[in-house]
Amino acid sequence: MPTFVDRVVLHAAAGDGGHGCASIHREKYKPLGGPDGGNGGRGGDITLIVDSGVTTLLDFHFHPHRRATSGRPGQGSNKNGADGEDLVLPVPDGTVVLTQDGEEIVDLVGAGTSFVLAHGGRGGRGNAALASARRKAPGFAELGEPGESLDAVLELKSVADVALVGYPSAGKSSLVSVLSAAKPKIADYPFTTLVPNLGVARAGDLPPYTVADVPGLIPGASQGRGLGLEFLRHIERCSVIVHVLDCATLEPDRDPLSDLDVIERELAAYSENLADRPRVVVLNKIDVPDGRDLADLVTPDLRERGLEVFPVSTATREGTRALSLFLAGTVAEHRRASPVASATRIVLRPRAVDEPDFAVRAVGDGFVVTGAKPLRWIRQTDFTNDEAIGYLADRLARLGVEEQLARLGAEPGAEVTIGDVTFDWEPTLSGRGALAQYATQRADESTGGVATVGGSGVTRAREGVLGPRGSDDRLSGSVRLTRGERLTRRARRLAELDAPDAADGAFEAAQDGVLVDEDGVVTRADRRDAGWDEAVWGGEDNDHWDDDAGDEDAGDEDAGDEDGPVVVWAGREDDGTAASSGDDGNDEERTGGRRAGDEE
Ligand SMILES: Nc1nc2c(ncn2[C@@H]2O[C@H](COP(=O)(O)OP(=O)(O)OP(=O)(O)O)[C@@H](O)[C@H]2O)c(=O)[nH]1
Ligand SMILES: [Mg+2]
Repeated sequence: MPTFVDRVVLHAAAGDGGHGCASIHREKYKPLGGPDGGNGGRGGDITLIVDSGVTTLLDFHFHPHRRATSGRPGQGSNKNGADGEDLVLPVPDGTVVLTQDGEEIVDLVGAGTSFVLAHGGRGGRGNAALASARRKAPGFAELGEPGESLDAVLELKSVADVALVGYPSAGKSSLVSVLSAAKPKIADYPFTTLVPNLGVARAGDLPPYTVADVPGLIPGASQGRGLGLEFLRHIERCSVIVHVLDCATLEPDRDPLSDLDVIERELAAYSENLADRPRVVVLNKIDVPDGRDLADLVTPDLRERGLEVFPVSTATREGTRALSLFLAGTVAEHRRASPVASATRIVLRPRAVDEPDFAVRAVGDGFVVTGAKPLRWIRQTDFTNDEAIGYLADRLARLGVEEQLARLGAEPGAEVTIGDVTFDWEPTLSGRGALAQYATQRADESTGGVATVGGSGVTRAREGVLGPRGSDDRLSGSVRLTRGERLTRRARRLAELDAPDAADGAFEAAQDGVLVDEDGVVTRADRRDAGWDEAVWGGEDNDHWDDDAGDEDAGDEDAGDEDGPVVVWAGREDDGTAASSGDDGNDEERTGGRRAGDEE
């Protein structure tokens, strides 16, 4: 059974957010008492924290799967779900968190340093929180977001002050046992030490320092011979490297000087960062008669190389006190020179202030929308609920996704992918597309609220004309084109492009005014052709269509929307008239109509 583990793969799954609740308050004589669905709770995070009491990653070796609890769903009567509990995992000082591909995510040094490895999912808002002037009693709630789930590699790079390196059986473990109270295994065969040992040493009045004894190195360790260089990561952070040289080896082709060169070569092969680390040479086993002679012989050579040399015997403890004092002094000096590793505050990948909320790319025949917000909104949407889908469409439009799609030349019916959801784009869904603006304009001018465009009925309505709970009228009438229709449309468009002075990109129309053909297709741009009133439609100060593009999460996203008209498809009518008549913006009328009774 392993007792020391310094590399594990941790499968971390943060808690999911609880779903929001869609509920309507009920009371005697008050059948529709308004929305009272509570919010779902946040899922618990998974946090790593450096704990000085932990020295190995053994725990993760036995329990590699860790999961934080999920948030509870919201409930009626405005009851919010409880948050999931965060899972705090103690790790040893010097733990490095890497991706599966070996890319470093964070280096945890200093007791108390913590890092959120996986974030819990947000809870979904309940319909009480989603209620607005426009949607007074939403028939849907947001879903809780799934918590982050990832596989991370945890690697321990011990934070020892002094690292002992040398051939097997040179006496490294013996030295640790002499310098500190640690009791590593010591024996007369190579590779006695299989995993690093740590000891805390003390000398004189100097502050204690830690000593790491790594498994022995042999020539070719960098090619994987012996135990390889795997354990050398434990010496990466040390302030002094101590070469333990065996002066009493019986192997014919070895002597302290060539041993030193071999080990240095292997260290250099491992990492060039170790080159500038101060070195100390320990000539061990001088209690053996030949050993003392050999030590005396090589000492001048080593001193000439500028190395500090200590002849010692761990058997008789000769020379070990001087060595310990020297090491303690060097470590203390090094600590004075470098800042203390205390709990580090870790900030990862801060988001640039001017980073756009989303991006739209044309990919093949379709479009892909990326960005934190759209992706989150998709995760929060219950696609079995039409009203929730309508809400999503509104959010996307308000963010400007529609406009961007139109600008890139997306045609109705184009495949738009956000996250793992792909749908056919219907610009009119949002009430903010060019078509919708056009139709609204027409409606204002001619029919006082009802616009008819070709074969499709387009109803202009004030915001707030919604169907029964859980449905969205705008989704009921499909304007999806058949393949044949799309081909004809494309052919017509190409023909137009050939003709000079024709459409220079249909959707530039959004700026200059648009013309719409009998199919309800934007064909070319010329405001004057359309005969629109500049004062109403074109002016710089026309913020009539501007919408609150801000974050919705403030909960007041719809508050300022009352002036912004919305145009919706009301289905395809053969006789070319609108399916239903919109009203002219009278809130009283509206609430007195279809949705009477839904509110209050
Ligand atoms: N005579 C004598 N023997 C020693 C001395 N130091 C260590 N030894 C012996 O050398 C052998 C190896 O000692 P270890 O401390 O296990 O050597 P190591 O460098 O840790 O070896 P690995 O763990 O295999 O890399 C043991 O039998 C020790 O008793 C010493 O100063 N004098
Ligand atoms: Mg050993």
